Amino acid sequence: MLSELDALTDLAAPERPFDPQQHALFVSGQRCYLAQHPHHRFTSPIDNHETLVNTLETELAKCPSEDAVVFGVLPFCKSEQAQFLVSDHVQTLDKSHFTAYLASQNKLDGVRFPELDNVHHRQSQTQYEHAILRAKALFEREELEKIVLGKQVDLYFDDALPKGQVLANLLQQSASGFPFSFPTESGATLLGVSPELLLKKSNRAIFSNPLAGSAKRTSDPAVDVQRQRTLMNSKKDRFEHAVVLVEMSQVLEPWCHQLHIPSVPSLLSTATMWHLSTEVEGQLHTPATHVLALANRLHPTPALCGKPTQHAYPWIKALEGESRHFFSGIVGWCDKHGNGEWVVVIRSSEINGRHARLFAGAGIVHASNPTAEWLETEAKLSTMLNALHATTAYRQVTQESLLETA
Ligand SMILES: C=C(O[C@H]1C=CC=C(C(=O)O)[C@@H]1O)C(=O)O
Repeated sequence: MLSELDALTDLAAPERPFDPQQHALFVSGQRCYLAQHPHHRFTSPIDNHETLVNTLETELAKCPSEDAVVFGVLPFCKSEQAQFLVSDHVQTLDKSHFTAYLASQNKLDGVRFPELDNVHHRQSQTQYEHAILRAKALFEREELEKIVLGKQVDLYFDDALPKGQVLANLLQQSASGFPFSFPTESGATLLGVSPELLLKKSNRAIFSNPLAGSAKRTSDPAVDVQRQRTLMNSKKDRFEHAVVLVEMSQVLEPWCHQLHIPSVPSLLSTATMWHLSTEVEGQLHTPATHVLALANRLHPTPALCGKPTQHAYPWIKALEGESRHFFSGIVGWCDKHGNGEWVVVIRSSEINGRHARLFAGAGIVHASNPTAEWLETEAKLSTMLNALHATTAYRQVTQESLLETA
């Protein structure tokens, strides 16, 4: 189906106006996959791989069309439910056409962009850095090798956020990555541009592009080059990255008769960050293996959770103090042949009315510096802050609250 989707002729514009409350979007490369004909919705537990795949196949079978596709989002935590939306068929649009279409739709709607009123860090800088110190004590006791600690930030605007405009901004500002928009059951929309491909499966072929190890980009080209070099040579970041690959190769190897994992990472850039990146490729023993059977086994990798996974899980909840829900889960699509593409829910936000909740996390290892990790999470918020036209106001509000607490 993936190759069939790719072969479809692009439409110049969607069949109907794009509605982020109803329709789902997943962008891969220059292709926008658009679900505008939702057939039905369903939920599924994700703690059992067979149950998850059986549920998906049963629900897809209810849709008579051979081209039916499921879009969905899996939560970070295995004890929570995934949400799915089945669509009779998927439209494919060229990314630049869809971006131009969305921009003109918003212009016609005469959208005024709301202003940021208020910011609430659900974990303060002090709490976040304290959590890192507690994690480092766990490394000392050899209970953990790595843990990814995240924070959530609530932004309140003076009016309802125009989700279509936010999506258009995300598409415009991101030459790379995987923009997505998924309407959740609560009436919110999960929107973002993930830089990280967890798994793409097309018949026998699988691809993955894990990222771990980060540096903030800068507009000064010479300094930006220096930051790439520093990242590439950073023992701490190389270790953070290597832990992810060891774990992923253990999961993937039994399923593949060929698996290629380069021994040295490369660099991947987003509009705002540099990351250590590895392109993993494999050939499955069985082409019928369902993309989510494998993606759900990989998820969450130590790029979002830690090592060992089972130990890191409860510590994340304890140290962050709340559930991540869909943040650092996975979002994507699959078809009746078990093909599909799933990316990690990062550089994203959940938007509902005038409220946007953002998430950012950082991989913590023995050599981590708490303040540097906090600043890394601040830098990772930029993708969404820029799309929300809130970067300057956010900096002002957070500086003011720092002065107040000083
Ligand atoms: C958890 C996030 O990033 C992950 C992906 C890339 C690099 C990461 C890092 O260097 O810590 C994280 O593992 C996030 O963006 O919220």
